This record gives sequence, structure tokens and C-alpha cells, in this order.
Amino acid sequence: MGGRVNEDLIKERRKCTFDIKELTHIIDCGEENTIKRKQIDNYILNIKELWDDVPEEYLSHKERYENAIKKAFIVLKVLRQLHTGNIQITDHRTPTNVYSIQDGIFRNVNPLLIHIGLFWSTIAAQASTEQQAEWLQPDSSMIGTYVQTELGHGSFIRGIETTATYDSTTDEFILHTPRLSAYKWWPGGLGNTANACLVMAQLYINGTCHGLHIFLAQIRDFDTHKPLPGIKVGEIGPKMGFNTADNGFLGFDNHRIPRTNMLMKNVQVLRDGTYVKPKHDKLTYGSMLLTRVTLISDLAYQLSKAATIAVRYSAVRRQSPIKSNEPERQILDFVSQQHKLFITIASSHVYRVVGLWMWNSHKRVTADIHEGNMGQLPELHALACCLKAISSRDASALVEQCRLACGGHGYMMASNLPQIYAYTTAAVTYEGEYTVLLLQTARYLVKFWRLAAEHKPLPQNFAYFEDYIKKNFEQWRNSPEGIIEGFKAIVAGKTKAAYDTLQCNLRNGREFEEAWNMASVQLTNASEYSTISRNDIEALQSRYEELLALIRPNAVGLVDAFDIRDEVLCSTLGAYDGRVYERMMEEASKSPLNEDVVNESFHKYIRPVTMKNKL
Ligand SMILES: CC(C)(COP(=O)(O)OP(=O)(O)OC[C@H]1O[C@@H](n2cnc3c(N)ncnc32)[C@H](O)[C@@H]1OP(=O)(O)O)[C@@H](O)C(=O)NCCC(=O)NCCSC(=O)/C=C/CCCCCCCCCCCCC(=O)O
Ligand SMILES: Cc1cc2nc3c(=O)[nH]c(=O)nc-3n(C[C@H](O)[C@H](O)[C@H](O)COP(=O)(O)OP(=O)(O)OC[C@H]3O[C@@H](n4cnc5c(N)ncnc54)[C@H](O)[C@@H]3O)c2cc1C
Repeated sequence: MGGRVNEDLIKERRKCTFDIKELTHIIDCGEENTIKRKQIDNYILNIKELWDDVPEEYLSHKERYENAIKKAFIVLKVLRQLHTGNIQITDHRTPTNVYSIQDGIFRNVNPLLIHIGLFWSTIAAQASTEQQAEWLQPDSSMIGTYVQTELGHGSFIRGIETTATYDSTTDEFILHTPRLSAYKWWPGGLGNTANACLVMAQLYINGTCHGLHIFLAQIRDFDTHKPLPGIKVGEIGPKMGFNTADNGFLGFDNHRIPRTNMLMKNVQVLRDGTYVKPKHDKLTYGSMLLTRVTLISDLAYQLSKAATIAVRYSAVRRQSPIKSNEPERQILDFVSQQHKLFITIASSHVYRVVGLWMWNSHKRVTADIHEGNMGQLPELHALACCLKAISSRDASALVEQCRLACGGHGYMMASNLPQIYAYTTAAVTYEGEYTVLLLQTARYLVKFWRLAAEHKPLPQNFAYFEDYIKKNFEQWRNSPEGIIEGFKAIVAGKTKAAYDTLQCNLRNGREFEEAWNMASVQLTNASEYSTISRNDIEALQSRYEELLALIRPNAVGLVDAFDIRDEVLCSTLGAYDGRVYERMMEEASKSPLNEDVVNESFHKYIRPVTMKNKL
């Protein structure tokens, strides 16, 4: 769409007091990354076949998938070319990698998301060197997915019922789905796309169960794509979002795979059935850990999209004067609107920085694990659980807040805010449900509280538990350091309260697991335990309002710095030129209900009723 940029946006950009490009480079972790990102953006976004004539909302469930899969294979080809050209495209130091560009191309989810994001990375992390050499060929025929969750079990994965029984006479595993609740359910790309999968199953050797292990299984013929004998596979149907991801179901009827298809980097089954244990019980859960870490950056990116749309719209939208004799104001001038939006910008930066820090920590801990040192794994797991849970829940709430901040127009699919919300809120559940993950972190904290309560030595990271017990916390200070101290006090106080409840339940004769369950609300809910006073809260509030006023002139600059192209934002409300009403009208004209001046339903259903008495 051609035409002038909206006048209000022009003025906002003139008001900006900082160098937008400099902030973009910081977000991208360096100017060279910005340049590379823009090159990839230009390359991919110029591929004509990737753009739709008809908005995807008007397609049927089946058409949506077929359209998405067409685009997915164009993108896959490009990814392969870029890989061959040695361009690092999956660097999570930047939230704006090629993966993010796909948000624009699909407006929904790439059906190959799990193939690219989880299938290959799990093989790379969990398969032996020989297996990797065989399976990670660039021209592989495999299109894979990650198959863990079952109809009956998602959170409690030890309860998974699919079995892999070793048959030493044929040197094979027999994959089997013993009952309906053991059907795999949810894996992305499984419904129609994948011909192979990594499946989590209980390993049995000579009648002994060794727990969950990962197996590579072909499920469809590479040539005809028909399900192999003994495989029942299909798609699970429409969902709140993720509708192009062809999430699927899968059952095995004594399906045989070679012994060498178990992922054997950390654990092995030998030809004679000897089981060689891993160095750490939970290494098999490594893919979940990695995905939880990468999700934090992804959620930061979703927040930056929502903030860009809502801030630009709020600069363009004028409604109500503040004083009755004045013209109508930009809705961005309302302090309550600033409160809704600026926190989203800030949260995006927070999760970007934390996501990067977690990504680097994951790299470091993985390198240690390679050297046989598992010491840092529990802390990384506890942090990843908590941060994934909190960032997904916060991001969903903030995206919804941005949508509401756009009033009625935020309810339009063409604003793209409903799609961003549907995508973001899924992350509260997948890769470990919110409460379940918080309880994993609580388990970790309670362990250290027990040490503190028993006056045993604590690692430096937990010294504040001891400070809390000795009442060594400083008086509240309105400064970043003071706020961090306050948070430490809250964590310590909350952990203590939960621990005390646990102990009380145990003293009353409850078994530990029952006592834990009874304390679980305390284990997940925060309370105020810090030394903050009413006066401090009032001072914090007025500082917050001062900051809103300081940020106001830079609001548009701050979201421009996210540097998200219109083709990726896909929003009538958030485009760079701010031509909101023109775009809305243009999108409305694409509705099939506007194709005929009089829809044929009028003649079939309306007219016979409205004209009945007149005929
Ligand atoms: C952890 C559970 C809840 C419990 O497990 P269980 O075996 O029962 O354990 P317990 O006996 O309770 O013991 C707990 C102890 O184990 C330790 N532990 C647990 N997990 C780990 C771990 N991962 N690592 C290390 N240690 C671990 C724990 O600390 C305890 O130790 P201790 O005894 O106290 O000492 C478990 O059941 C669980 O994890 N449940 C959740 C299940 C889950 O997460 N399922 C996920 C299924 S897959 C999925 O959902 C996929 C979704 C689609 C995602 C698509 C979106 C991806 C977007 C990202 C984009 C990235 C793509 C980028 C592309 C590119 O550019 O590359
Ligand atoms: C969009 C999407 C994509 C997905 N993609 C994949 C995929 O590619 N591969 C795959 O294998 N899976 C996938 N999943 C499945 C996903 O991982 C699970 O749905 C998720 O782990 C939650 O498990 P659940 O559905 O069993 O929830 P449940 O555990 O049944 O949760 C229901 C409720 O019970 C509570 N609850 C459960 N256990 C406890 C407990 N111990 N203590 C306290 N409360 C508890 C929860 O907090 C929640 O409130 C996907 C899911 C979605 C929504």
C-alpha cells in the first residue's frame, strides 16, 4: 500500500531522543547481526510464492494446512541453502533469527516447526556419533517430529504407557501402544507431514522396565507417504491456535525397529540385551530443557510484536479530549494506556536479556556435561522451569493487555493480536505445564531451605536464605539493588512458609508426597515478605508514574527499534506507516461476504420470512 506516513507517527518519530538504530543493534547483539538479519529478511520476504492472495482466516482447516505445507518446503529449501552457505541461522543470541521471519510467512505455525526445532536438535544432542553420521545427512528423506505426550499423560511423563521391548532374537525393539490412553497425542507435524519420529517409550529388557528412552521410528513410507503396517496415525483436529501445525495422534501395533534406533549417546542397550545406564537419570529429558530455554527468547519476540502493534496504533488513534475544550488526544497520552503498553516493551527487553543469559548458561552446562560434570544441571533445570513458566504466563497476559488496549479493533483477526495471543498462551501449557514447572523449581528451593533450616553449609547463590533466617535483610531502598534485595526476601519468605507447612503436614502424620500436595498452593503463590512499607510503595508508585512520562516521547522510537517488518507484523493496526483505517478497509474488502452485493442466503432464507405476509 502506497501513500504518506500518518502525521502523528511522523511527529512521534521526530520527538525521539535516542538513536533507534543503536538500540536495534543492541537487541540484535551487534550491528553485524542486524545486517545479516536484514539480508535474510530481504532474501526470504522477496520469494513471491510465500505470500497469500487470500487471508488465511478465509481458508478451510484443510486448505490452511495445504497452504502452510507448500510454504514450509520453500522455507526448508532456503534454510538448507543458507546452511550450505554457512550462514548461522539459528543463533538464539538474537530473537530475530530466520525462525522469527516465519511468523510473517505463516501467520500461524510452520508445520515443520518441530522437525526443525526439536527433531534434529534431539538427534544432535542424544544420538551417538555413529547415529548422527547416519541420520543427520543434509539430503535425508526423514521429516520428523518429537512424540512424547499421550492421551492419558502429558505432565507426568513417568506415567507414559508406550512400550519398547527388546527382542534379542531379532536384535529389534517392539514398539507397542497397549491401550487407548497410551496413544500419542499432540506432536506437531505428526498428523500429515512427518514420516519419522522420535518416540518416548518405556524400555523393557527381559521383563525389567528401565524407564523412558527415546527411539527413532519410521512411521510412513518415504515414497508413498502411506502409514507403515502396524502404525495408526492421523491429525487431532482444530485448536485455539497452532492450526497449521497438524498436531497428530499415533498408535503402534507391535511395530519393530532395529536395536540401533534407540538414541544411544548417553545410554546403551548392547546386542546381548545388557543395559548401560546413563551418567544422570534425566539426560533423556534434555530436549525439554533446551526448548524451555529457547522459548524465553521466543516469548520476548512475541511481546515485541504485540507492543509494536499496540504502541503505533495508540499513537495514531485519537479518541476523547482530556480537557473538554481541547481536540481529541492520541490514546497514547492517557497515562493508563501508557501503563498498559510500556510494561510490555520493558518485559520484552527483560525476557530477551534473560533468554540470552539462559542460552549461554545452557551452552556452558552442556559443555560440562560432555566432560562428565553434571553438577550444574539441577540449577539450570530449576531456572529453566521457573523462567519458562513465568515468561509464558506474563507474555500471554501482556499480549492480551495489548489487544485490549487496541479496543474493538484489537478483536479483528487483521490486527494479528488474536493470533499472537493464541500462539503465546499455548506456551503456558506445552513443554511443561505452568504449575507443574513451578513445582519443579519449588522442589529445588525447598531442598536448600532445608539445608538453611538445619544450619548446614549453603552454596553462595543461597546465602540469602541464611540472611533471612538471621534477619540480616537490609531496610528497603528504592533502587535496583533494593528491589533485588526485596525479591530475595520474598523468595526466602515464601519458601520458608511452604517448608513450614510441609513440616507441619509431616508432623501430623502425612506422607511426604501428600504433605507436598497440601502445600502446593503456597509453593506456587508469592506473598509479600520484604521490609517494604506503605510509604515505600507510594514512593515507588510516583517514581513509576514519572518514568511513564519520561518514556512517553520515546514510545514509538522504542518499538521502531524492535525493527519488525510489516510483512512479519501482519497487522492493519501496527504497520510502520500508521495508515490504520485505510488498511482496515482494504482488508475488509477481502471478505468473501463482500463478493456479492446480495448474498444468495437472502433468497433462500431471509426473503421467504420477511416477505411472507406480502406475497
Ligand atoms: C519434570 C517432570 C515434571 C517430572 O519428572 P519425573 O521423572 O517424574 O521426575 P521426578 O521423579 O519428580 O524427579 C524430579 C527430579 O528430576 C529432575 N529433573 C526433572 N527434569 C529434569 C531435566 N529436564 N533436567 C534435569 N533434571 C531434571 C528434577 O530436578 C528432580 O531432581 P531431584 O530428584 O530433586 O534431585 C516431568 O514429568 C516433566 O518434564 N513433565 C513435563 C512434560 C513436558 O514438558 N512435555 C513436553 C512435551 S513436547 C512439547 O510439548 C512440544 C511442544 C511444541 C513446542 C513448539 C514450540 C517450540 C518453540 C521454540 C522455538 C525454537 C525453535 C528454534 C528453531 C531454530 O531456530 O533452531
Ligand atoms: C499447542 C501444543 C503443542 C504441543 N506439541 C507437542 C509436541 O510436539 N510433542 C509432544 O509430545 N507434546 C506436545 N504437546 C503436549 C504438551 O506438552 C502437554 O499438553 C503439556 O505437557 C501438559 O500436559 P497435559 O496436557 O497432560 O496437562 P495436565 O497435566 O493434564 O494438566 C491439567 C491440569 O492438571 C494440573 N496438574 C497436573 N499434574 C500436576 C501436579 N503434579 N501437581 C499439580 N498440578 C498438576 C496442571 O497444573 C493443569 O492445571 C503440545 C501441546 C500443545 C497445547
